[in-house]
This record gives sequence, structure tokens and C-alpha cells, in this order.
Amino acid sequence: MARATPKIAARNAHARAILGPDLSERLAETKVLLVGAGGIGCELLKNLVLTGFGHITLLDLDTIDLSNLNRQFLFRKKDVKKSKAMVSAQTAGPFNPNVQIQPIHGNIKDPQFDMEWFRSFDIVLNALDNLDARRHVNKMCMAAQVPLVESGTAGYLGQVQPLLKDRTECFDCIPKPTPKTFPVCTIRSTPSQPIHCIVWAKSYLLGQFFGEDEDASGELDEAEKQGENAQEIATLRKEAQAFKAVRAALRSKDSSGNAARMAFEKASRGKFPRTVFDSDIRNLLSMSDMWRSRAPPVPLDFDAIMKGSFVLRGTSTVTPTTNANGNKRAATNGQNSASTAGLKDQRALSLQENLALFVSSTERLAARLRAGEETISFDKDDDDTLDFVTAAANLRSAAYGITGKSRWEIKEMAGNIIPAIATTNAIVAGLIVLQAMQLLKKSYGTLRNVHLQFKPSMPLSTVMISPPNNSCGICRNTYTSIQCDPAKVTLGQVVRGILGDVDREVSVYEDRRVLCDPDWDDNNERTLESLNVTRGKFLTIVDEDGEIATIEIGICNLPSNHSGDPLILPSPLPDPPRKTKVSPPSPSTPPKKRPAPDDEDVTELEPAMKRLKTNGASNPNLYTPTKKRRLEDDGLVLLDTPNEKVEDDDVIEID
Ligand SMILES: Nc1ncnc2c1ncn2[C@@H]1O[C@H](COP(=O)(O)OP(=O)(O)OP(=O)(O)O)[C@@H](O)[C@H]1O
Ligand SMILES: [Zn+2]
Repeated sequence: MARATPKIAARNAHARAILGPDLSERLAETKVLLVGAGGIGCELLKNLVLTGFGHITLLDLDTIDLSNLNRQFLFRKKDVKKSKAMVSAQTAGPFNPNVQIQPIHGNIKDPQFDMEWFRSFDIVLNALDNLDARRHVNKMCMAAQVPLVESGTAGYLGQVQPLLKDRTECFDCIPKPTPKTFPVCTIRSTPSQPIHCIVWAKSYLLGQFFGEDEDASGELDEAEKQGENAQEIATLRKEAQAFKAVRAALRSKDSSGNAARMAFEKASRGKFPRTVFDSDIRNLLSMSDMWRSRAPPVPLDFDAIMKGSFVLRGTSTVTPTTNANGNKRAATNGQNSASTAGLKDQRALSLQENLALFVSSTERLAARLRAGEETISFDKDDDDTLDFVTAAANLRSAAYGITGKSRWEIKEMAGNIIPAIATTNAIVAGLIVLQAMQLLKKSYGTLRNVHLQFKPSMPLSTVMISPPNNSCGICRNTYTSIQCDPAKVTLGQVVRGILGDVDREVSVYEDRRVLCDPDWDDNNERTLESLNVTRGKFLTIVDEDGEIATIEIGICNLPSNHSGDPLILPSPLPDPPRKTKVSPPSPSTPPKKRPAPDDEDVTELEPAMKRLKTNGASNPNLYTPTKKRRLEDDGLVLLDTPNEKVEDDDVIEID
């Protein structure tokens, strides 16, 4: 290593004195991947640079938002809308002239960040804010056998966890608690709190209008075949049709101006039977049993609200639905009267203002679809989606006699925001560096899970590291990788190549898709590319007898100068350990049974569809699998019957 100049030596003197010459020289050579340049990431980047880490790759998919500036100190107002990775690298680089920071503006789940790429790092540090990306990085680090430090903060609480395959438990060894959940019937039919209306607007209505097009007709046909209630199925078909018509109008270049009204009314003018804020509610009202113990909803009338002549429970349309503190205010006749109450986002909106906001946000979102965006999902920092959710949630609240919320409050509730505290992030970022050092020194005995807690007498607590959970479907698998041209290599070639002489009955999956099993080998001669098994993905080989561990094969590119065989197998071939007993299903173990192959010969396995209820108005139980998964991601639980109980301490009990 080149000798440090006196100036740099002075700069590093303290770190060197603390770390000792060996470690501080090693850090200069260490290749770190830092994922996330947000609250923790900015603090951590500064720490890494000042500690003397020499090679840092910093990846983040996002751009800087104004709301980041109170705690992400590498950013200034002039940087808003610029890439977080780029700006943080530019700001922190000069803190130490010896550091090389490579910023990447991208998603860690992108295919180019494959197993080979992960192997090029000595250590990975997560500074993420979502479970999905955390689980992805955990799997990649387990696959590539790279040490990982996982972290997170929530208000005053924080946690740091060092992870290493076969030494410690992994991020997925212990199932994570599901977020707050609500029974779907409450969301669809019987909301009683503002959050129910917010979840409905964010997870249901926004998706129906602007999300993925999910054709439910196949499922309805199937339900009909199985003898489900024909009348209810007919109603659901009409509802699906009505949504389809609105979706088409929102995307059509000719219907601008009218689409928002259609969205409100869900095309009610004679052609379709149900509307979002009017007929759907009338339909629910006809279920008299439902309203014995709760106030019935009031259908909303678009024109009357717009004209200001609509009377909601005896008050005028222009009555603000909330004040700045979220409390109901007395009726007032002045449409602009609410504007005096506090900051713009925190003030009350009248029913009329909510309707105007519904129309304008729907038009803005529709314009984005027409400009080429395929789907739009909720993002609290996306003003158009936040406005839509604010307006739709407040209109629904008004109909159900629930107190409305200000845009500010809805942002907090819909975005599941727990205020971030800069000090918590800073403490956690410091702890990450300490645990990273232990991993790099291979001082495995001194690794600790560290918790930051809200206890002034003992703010930090440490927990000994647990060994891997034997039934974990991530870190107990045997990982290997192939380098290949997916356009030229067939599934059969890969599976035969990896299993070598071993003669076993196996099934092969990509994520949740079954690609072949012992009785079905139609895909064996197909190329990986035609099966959509490409760079960055994994092929999973499961022993049908459950005797040997599952093999996961990471798909990587051929070396750039490679010519000849389009498949390079690993050497030696993987040697999965024998299992002592069959493990219970784990998060990543794909379901076993394969339905008959469809046209595309690749079958996506999803949780079984819930049975249709034979009574009930807007049947909450019929969901396409993708929608079901999305609802579950949003913290909704689908129940078979309204009486079914969800066993989770975190569930908000209604009724
Ligand atoms: N899949 C991913 N790939 C790359 N970066 C990601 C991915 N998922 C999340 N991130 C980044 O992780 C960072 C997490 O930081 P943080 O928790 O402070 O969130 P934030 O978006 O900056 O703040 P807030 O959510 O409070 O507005 C964000 O910058 C986010 O862009
Ligand atoms: Zn594990």
C-alpha cells in the first residue's frame, strides 16, 4: 500500500490509534456495499469514509425529497430531486481523499446485481426501509456467503444485526411479525374508523383504477362451475365490468374531463349498476342486518355536492369534514372558511373541496396513464396519489359518518410513518460500523445483536448471536451459481449438469413458479430465457423425498470474453447435506402441488382462492391471487367469514 502523506496520516491518526495499524490498513482495502442512502445510509456513509474504508459502493433507487433534509445531512435544498446515491457520494467523498465511492442509482433487486456481483464485496451493509429489499439482500448475501449487517430504526428504537451464512441466524430465520391488519369486510363494507377508509382508498380503489389490470373473469367462471351463488357472481361480474369501463376511460385520450366523474360514479348512468360513493352504498344499505348496531352510510350525490346543495346528516356540503386537529367542526356556510386553519396541508377540507380534490387528482393520475405510465401505486411522496387517497378516504368517511382527516394526517397514516429521529439513525450507524469490524476481523465470538431502546437508564442492550434456524428456507439451502447464456441453455441441461450423477426425483421452481416435477418434464428442452429464468434469478431444485437440502442456483452472465460452451457449471458441483428430518414449510419453500400446465406451460402457484360467500353485498372474499397478495402486503387479512378471528395481537378489533 502507498504510504500516507503526512496530512492524511494526521487525518487518520485517531482512527488508526483506535483500530490499530493492521485493521486500519485492511479497511483501506475492504470493499463495502452500502444499500440505501436515506436516514441511516447518510450517517453510515459519513462514518465509513471517516473510519477509513477505502472502497465503497453505494446504491439507492430514490431521489432526494424535501422531507429528507431534516435528517439526511449529506443533502441540501439544491439537491432535491437529484439521485440520493450520486449526491451523497459527492458530498461525503471529500471527507477523505483516500476513499473511492462508486454511487449507483438503481434498485438492489435489478438483475445485474446478481450473485457474482455480490461476491465481489467483502461486506454488505443494509440501510433500507422495507422488508422486501431487506429479504432480497439477505438471500443474496447468504447465497454469495458475504457477511451482512442488517439495521433498522423506528422513532427512538433501533436495531443492528450481524449476519453470516452458517454462523449466525439469517434475516429470514425468524418470521417477521405482519404489520397491522384489518379484516377485509371492514374495509369493503363496514368501515368505522378513518384508517379503514384510508386503507380502502389506498389499497383498493387506487389499485382498481390505476393499478395492474387483473382479469377476474377466469376466477368467476371457475367459481360458477363450482356451484357458487350465481346471483352474487353476476353482481361481481357487473362490478368487474364497471371498473373495466372506468379504467378504459381513465386511459382513453377522448374521455378527459369525464373520466373523473365516471370514477366517482363508476359509470352509473344506466349502463352500470354500482357506483363507488352512491350505488355501492345503497346496495350495502339494503342489508338491513348490517346497520342494526351502527349508523348506516349516506349515499353521496356528485352534482348536489358540486352545487353545494347536498345535505349530509343535516349539515351543508361545505361543512369542513375535519379541522386542523382532525376534530369535527361546527357547520359553516362559507366554502373558504377552512382556509384560515393552520398550514395548507393541515387544514380541514369541506365535502365539496374533497370532491374537487378527487376530480383533480383523478385527472392528474389519468393524464399520467395517458402519457405512458402503465400503473400507478401509492407513494406518500407522490402528490397525485396522496391527493387521491385523501379525497377518496374523506368522501368515504363522510358517507359513513366518520371524522375526516387532513392531508397531513392521511400522509402519516397511509404512509405508516413513524417520525424518524436523526439521533437514532446516527447511533445505529455507529453500531453498524462496530459490528462490521467484528465480522471483518472474523471475531465471531464477539458479534452481538444490538438494540437501542427508549430507556434512559440503559439505552443499549446486546443479545448473543443465535445459530441458524434449521428449518429456515433461506440460509439452510445449498447455494451455487452457473454462468450461462439463458437464450441457449435449456432447463434440462442445467438440472442434469448440477445434479451430476445423482439420481433423484426432483421438482424445479423459479420463485413460486413450478417449472418441472417428476411427472412433468415438458419444459426440460426449453431455454431458460423462454421460461423467463434470467440473470439475477434463482432456479430452485427440491428433492421430492425431502432427503437432501434444497439447491438454489443463481443465474449469472458468462464472462465478457467467453466463447464456446454457453453453460459454465460450478466446480465442484454442490453437495447438499442430507436432511435429518423433513422440515416444515418455510418462507421460501415453494408449494408442492402443481396444477395442470396452461398454455404457457409455466404455472404460477398462488394461495388458493377463498370461497365465495353466498350472501353479503359487495362480496369481499373474491380476490385474484395477485390482489390478495397485494392486500396482504398492505396489512389486510382476507377472512372467509365475518365471524372468523385473526390471531394476532396487533390486529385492531372492530365491532
Ligand atoms: N430496493 C431498493 N433498492 C435500493 N434502495 C432502496 C430500495 N428500497 C429502499 N431503498 C432506499 O433505502 C433508503 C431508506 O432510507 P429511509 O428509511 O431514511 O427512507 P427515506 O425514503 O429516505 O425516508 P422516508 O421514507 O422517511 O421519507 C431510501 O433512500 C430508499 O430509497
Ligand atoms: Zn435463515
